[in-house]
Amino acid sequence: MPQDEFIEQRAAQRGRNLLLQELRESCERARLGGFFYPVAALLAFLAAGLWQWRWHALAVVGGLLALAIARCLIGPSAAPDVDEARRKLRRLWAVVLGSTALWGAFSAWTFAALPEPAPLVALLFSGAFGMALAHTMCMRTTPAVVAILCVMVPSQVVLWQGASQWVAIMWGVYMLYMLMVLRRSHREYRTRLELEEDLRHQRDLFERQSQVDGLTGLANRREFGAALARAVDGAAPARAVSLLIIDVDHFKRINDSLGHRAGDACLVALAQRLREHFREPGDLPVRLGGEEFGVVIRAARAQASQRAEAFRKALAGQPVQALDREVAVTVSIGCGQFDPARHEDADAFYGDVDAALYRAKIAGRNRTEHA
Ligand SMILES: Nc1nc2c(ncn2[C@@H]2O[C@H](COP(=O)(O)OP(=O)(O)OP(=O)(O)O)[C@@H](O)[C@H]2O)c(=O)[nH]1
Repeated sequence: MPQDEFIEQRAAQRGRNLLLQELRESCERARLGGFFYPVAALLAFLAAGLWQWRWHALAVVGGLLALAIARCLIGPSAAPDVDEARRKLRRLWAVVLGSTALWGAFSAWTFAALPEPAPLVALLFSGAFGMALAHTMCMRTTPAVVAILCVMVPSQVVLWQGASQWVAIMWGVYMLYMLMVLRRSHREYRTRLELEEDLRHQRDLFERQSQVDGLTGLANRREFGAALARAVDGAAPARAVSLLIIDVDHFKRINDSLGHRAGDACLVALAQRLREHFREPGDLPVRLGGEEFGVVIRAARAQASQRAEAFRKALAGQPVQALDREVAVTVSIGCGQFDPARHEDADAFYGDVDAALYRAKIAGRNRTEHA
């Protein structure tokens, strides 16, 4: 795949990658926080006298525990698509909002029903949960704001209606502060998320640049060297390894007569022809450098030679499109099969096939010679 196409494709994946990363982090953070809710409710009931309130405790703590477990059950799958990721995010936020709504109702109820210090315990936990939401669940602002309001507003109403209006005012200011913290945390979160995605993009680009030829999009010589070494390492008689080295004939003339840009276009068109012709499983067409290409083929020499000749003839019979004109191009090909008895390693094999290519040039070009 040519470089521009790769960059375009990678850019198109950006939104998906950001969403998947957000899903991963949301699941992780929601999972961590979920279990504090039943623990806090249990503490409030303990403060009120657990035995006396055991049935209420069972209902509230049990409900919060079930929601905490539900958070754990929503996890990012290995490679979800965008729609699945959105669905999971929606489900996760619904469960988080369920926990916060249940907690908010419970903390307000403690003022009406439970003796001191249970309401105080619940109130203090409400503040802690609100602040925790502002800091950790800042991936999305709208549901996070609703979650904070769910936790904070019921206590606020109860405080306002009770004797502690000053505490209610303080509570309101505290809530405002949380919303401001949420806004800042959200901005920082998005910046980090995008920065990490940019870094991943750069890493992929560098990795690709180290493996792929920038002009033609074929694998480069470095990748070819590694692939050939791997192939001959495990070469068994049943899985023969053959190599073609393909060199454009008189390419300098094309450059000199049509210009370097047309020469480049010729190489790109030739790479495309190679890609189209050598597409069987195990085929690896590469650009070795300049006007020299190679193809690793997982087949014996007779078959590789046949395919090399088919390619050579097809190319000679149909000019390539270079910018606004058609250019007649021929190639000389060296062809050989790896033979562990003759070739010590991949380099020796390559040298043998290269010598065959040299003979093809000497013999008049536009032909295939065998190692
Ligand atoms: N346009 C273009 N030209 C290149 C590129 N890389 C190498 N070349 C040119 O390829 C030509 C290779 O010339 P030579 O090595 O003499 O080979 P040739 O003219 O193909 O002749 P034979 O191989 O002997 O048939 C030189 O003119 C190089 O400048 C490239 O990326 N783009």
